[in-house]
Amino acid sequence: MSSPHWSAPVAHAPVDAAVPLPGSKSMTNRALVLAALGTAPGRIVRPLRSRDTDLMAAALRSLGVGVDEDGADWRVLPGELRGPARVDTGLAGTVMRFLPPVAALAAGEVSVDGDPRARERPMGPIITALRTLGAAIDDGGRGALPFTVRGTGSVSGGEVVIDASGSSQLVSGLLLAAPRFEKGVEVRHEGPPVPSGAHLAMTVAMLREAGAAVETDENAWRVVPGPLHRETWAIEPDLSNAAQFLGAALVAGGRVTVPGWPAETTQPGDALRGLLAAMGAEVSRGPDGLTVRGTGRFAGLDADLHEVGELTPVLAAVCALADSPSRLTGIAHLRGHETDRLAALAAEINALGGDAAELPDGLEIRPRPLRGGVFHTYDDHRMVMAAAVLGLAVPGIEVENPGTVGKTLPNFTRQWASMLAPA
Ligand SMILES: O=C(O)C1=C[C@@H](OP(=O)(O)O)[C@@H](O)[C@H](O)C1
Ligand SMILES: C=C(OP(=O)(O)O)C(=O)O
Repeated sequence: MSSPHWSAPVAHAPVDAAVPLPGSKSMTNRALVLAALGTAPGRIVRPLRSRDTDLMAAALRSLGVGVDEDGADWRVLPGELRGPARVDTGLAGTVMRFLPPVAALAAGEVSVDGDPRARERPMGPIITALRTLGAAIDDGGRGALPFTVRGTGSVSGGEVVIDASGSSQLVSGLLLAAPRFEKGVEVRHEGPPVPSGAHLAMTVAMLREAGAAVETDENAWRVVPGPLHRETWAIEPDLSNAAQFLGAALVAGGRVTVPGWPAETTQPGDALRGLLAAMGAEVSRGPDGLTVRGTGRFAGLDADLHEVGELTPVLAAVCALADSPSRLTGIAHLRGHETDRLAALAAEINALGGDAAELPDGLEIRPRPLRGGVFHTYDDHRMVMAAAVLGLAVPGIEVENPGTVGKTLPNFTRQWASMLAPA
């Protein structure tokens, strides 16, 4: 998927815009799985439509689930899960980790593969865990994609120990399908800390909203077998995708409002309120949504982003333009994301004349005057977003393969342009 370079626009004046955001990727793909495993049809209201969510819908359809468009909504009609089927995960972590446990419940063979980089992302622990829980998976001993799930129509479930330090999705995937396992599941994590606590909280909250009984303890989760059903899933705006727009208010000065910011949420993007305030933004909430105001001058950030790692690429770009150095830590697992994000961010910031150093578990960024040049994006949607933030202040940034942003935000470049020149 490549497209011509995109010239990231410079902000010639302070921004003053409201930016409505499409739905959360993480919530949409959880709602799809939970609705597919339900006892009756369900509706997903304002789902995100993007590569990652369309891939999840296609995967479920291939297993016999109806996912029908109804205006801007999706109607999900659970069906008897069956193979044979071929599932394309693309580069979606949520599809590669959430779908195989569902495939294990199908009767028949389900082959699962994705983009070349998907074959390098951590999968071994969930393959092993699924085998412990009674599923048959043929992965040729690779512990990675591609593999074939040889489903029998049921999974026994039970107790399993997993090292999920590489990705919280390894746990979320097991939990989301577990109400349909005969014995449910008791998952215990052993190893370095699991990242992305917010996403695990989202998994537990949405399971409960679908009627599942879930107990949690530190590093342990128990899901009781039982029916799942929720008539309507209302998807919140994707707060992680708010990062670049709110960050623009700091970089360019001015203000950006994201309408519909939830009063309470399990989304990690909610942490942007505190993180941007720590850099000097004025953050306020009102009937119009969440507003961030900035002056164009702001401090660097010293933060452990372990719980909210997916915010890193955009925050790193903001940090590269700050008045003081930044240190972002707790994010070693980002080396297993769409690309090795620590290496990619350091390489691209430095190629523009910046000073970013990789730490084993993070980045140190010392502000330096930057110059234009080609910004490589490594098939990573958030690298496109990071480049756009840099481009606000640095003329001549040419973003390679901007279409890759369609993983979660297909309209990004248009929204970016209208934020800079509101009608
Ligand atoms: O469960 C989810 O929806 C996600 C969990 C996180 O994964 P990791 O724990 O692998 O970082 C996050 O980075 C990803 O974008 C979405
Ligand atoms: C890490 C991310 O995605 P994925 O769901 O593919 O893991 C992300 O969106 O930043």
